[in-house]
Amino acid sequence: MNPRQSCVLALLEWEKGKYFSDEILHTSLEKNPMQPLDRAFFMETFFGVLRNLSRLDFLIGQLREGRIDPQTRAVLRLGLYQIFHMRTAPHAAVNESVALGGRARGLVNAILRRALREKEALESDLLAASSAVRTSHPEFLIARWEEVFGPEATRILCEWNNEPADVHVRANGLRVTVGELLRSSTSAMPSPVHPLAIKVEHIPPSWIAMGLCYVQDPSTLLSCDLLAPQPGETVLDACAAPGGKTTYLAQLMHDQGRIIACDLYDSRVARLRENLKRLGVTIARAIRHDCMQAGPPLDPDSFDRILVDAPCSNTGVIRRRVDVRWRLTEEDFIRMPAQQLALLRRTATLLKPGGTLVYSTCSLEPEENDLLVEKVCAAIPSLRFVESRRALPFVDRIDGAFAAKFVREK
Ligand SMILES: C[S@@+](CC[C@H](N)C(=O)[O-])C[C@H]1O[C@@H](n2cnc3c(N)ncnc32)[C@H](O)[C@@H]1O
Repeated sequence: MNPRQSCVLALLEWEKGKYFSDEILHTSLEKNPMQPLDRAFFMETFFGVLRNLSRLDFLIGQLREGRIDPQTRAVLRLGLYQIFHMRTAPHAAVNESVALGGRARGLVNAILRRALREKEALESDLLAASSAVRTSHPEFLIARWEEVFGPEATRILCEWNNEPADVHVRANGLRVTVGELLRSSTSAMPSPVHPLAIKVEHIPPSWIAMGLCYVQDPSTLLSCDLLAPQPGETVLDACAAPGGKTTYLAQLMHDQGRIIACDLYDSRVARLRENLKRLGVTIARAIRHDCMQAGPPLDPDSFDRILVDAPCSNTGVIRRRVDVRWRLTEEDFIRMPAQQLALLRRTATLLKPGGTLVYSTCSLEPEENDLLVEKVCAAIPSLRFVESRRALPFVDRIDGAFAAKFVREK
């Protein structure tokens, strides 16, 4: 199967609404392994189409009135993405799309040829379209961000979400120093944001194979720094998989003490265990456990520090999770805070008196961040709020993140 066929199949699978794009990509590449260049083309087109979905559908709307079946729409989205967003030779973008068009070959051919002829006019139409179309974001997200952050920050945020994400790694201090990693790759640059973060063009395969680094945005380190676990302590990482934060907590503890790292899903706990092993963490025990549930294996009043890196809307990481924007609804900003509060209510009982709990998200939404802190203060009197920290893409030029620190009253 060529990468364009894989892309159309992946887009059709995504349209069913059951899986997120990264899961679909993973499954597709497992079933149909590709050479590096084909793989890069598949990833660029699949994620690129999803990132630009409303721009591409606007163009389809300008070029064709009436219903289009899902298969033809997927082929057109892919063809138009190549014409408007890539440097693919125009004849290749058209011919390869026509080859995928099945019974709608004629229609695909006519629409894409017209798109080539009228490209300049269509680009002007796009410039005059609504910001939801221009920036390819749902209207309701733009409206809520404009209310919270203002129009200019929202404009920068939407642009940021559509840029390919930088690659950052954290040097695994249990195996290597930042300086050693920087000296071992010509493309590696220290990050101005965090002393352990390194920006790379390409990650040397040995860094991964030898467990010298963990691929993560510097924003993900903020909550662990705020928790500041000490060597010898007992720490709970309540929502731990795939382990970016667990492995950093172990690093901060010099791999001395004890970490219990929980996650809800077996498959994710398996990935967590792989990462612990790869990075040489010996103090963490990964278990499948629902941290909403009371009772064993987690004892009350037993942890010095707890990290609750809660499931959230992910609006701070849309640059990386390109399709999240199309899956969110207003209802999520009611459902998720309720779940986050329930997790905190439960995990607060596991903290030793005087112990520290950090709640974190990669969301930008007040309901999941500052407003949730207010709810915690009102609903969980044993927790005293100490401070919060955040990263905002349009200010800090890294992913969005929020972390709030609480101490359990003695
Ligand atoms: C934001 S992700 C965690 C990312 C992780 N901390 C890291 O840095 O790699 C949230 C995780 O919480 C898990 N989760 C959701 N509900 C849970 C629950 N009730 N108990 C334990 N884990 C849960 C999800 O499966 C998901 O892996």
